[in-house]
Amino acid sequence: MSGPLVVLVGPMGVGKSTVGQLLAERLGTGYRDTDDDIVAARGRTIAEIFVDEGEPVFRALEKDAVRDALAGHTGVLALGGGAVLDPDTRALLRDRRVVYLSMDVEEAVKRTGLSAARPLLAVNPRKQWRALMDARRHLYEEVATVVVATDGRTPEDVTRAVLDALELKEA
Ligand SMILES: Nc1ncnc2c1ncn2[C@@H]1O[C@H](COP(=O)(O)OP(=O)(O)OP(=O)(O)O)[C@@H](O)[C@H]1O
Ligand SMILES: O=C(O)C1=C[C@@H](O)[C@@H](O)[C@H](O)C1
Ligand SMILES: [Mg+2]
Repeated sequence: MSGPLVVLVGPMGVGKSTVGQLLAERLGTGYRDTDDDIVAARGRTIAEIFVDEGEPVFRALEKDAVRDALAGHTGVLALGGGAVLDPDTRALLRDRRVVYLSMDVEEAVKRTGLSAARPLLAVNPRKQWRALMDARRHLYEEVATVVVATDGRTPEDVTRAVLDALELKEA
């Protein structure tokens, strides 16, 4: 199947963008991120879209962005943390090489803090994160070819673990 060499999924702040870019370098390929595609197409930040237009509008934009990127990108693709909520998106991920980057709640708080740039974690991040993961963990697992735990690992270590888990060779 054509499309991305590797697709990264997982919660906010797990390192999809950081690891995705490192992975793309190691594989000698391009990196793309559906959050960036949405921001570029709209000329607004994710937080602005959530606040001014609402989450349903963001999810519709995200669904289209993911479909386009899965069809048009051949390198490493990172999806937004909530992209797997959509059943059509999950169907499009079937038979692709999908990596679920995971972490526990303490690691999540360390990485995301109270950042207002992540609107879903802006208030009481620990509780919000637990609730998001209770709703989504099984969806990440459903689409994943492999799960790579990132707790206590550097981005370089995680990148190496992804290459090993997928048995991919560096370029
Ligand atoms: N393995 C790691 N160890 C420690 N810090 C990390 C690791 N990976 C990423 N980080 C840091 O955690 C923060 C979040 O990383 P990043 O933006 O790559 O996550 P993300 O999964 O793309 O998040 P989002 O879903 O919000 O786009 C950044 O400050 C990054 O430097
Ligand atoms: O987990 C989520 O629902 C989100 C994750 C981010 O990547 C962004 O797509 C946005 O902040 C929503
Ligand atoms: Mg990101």
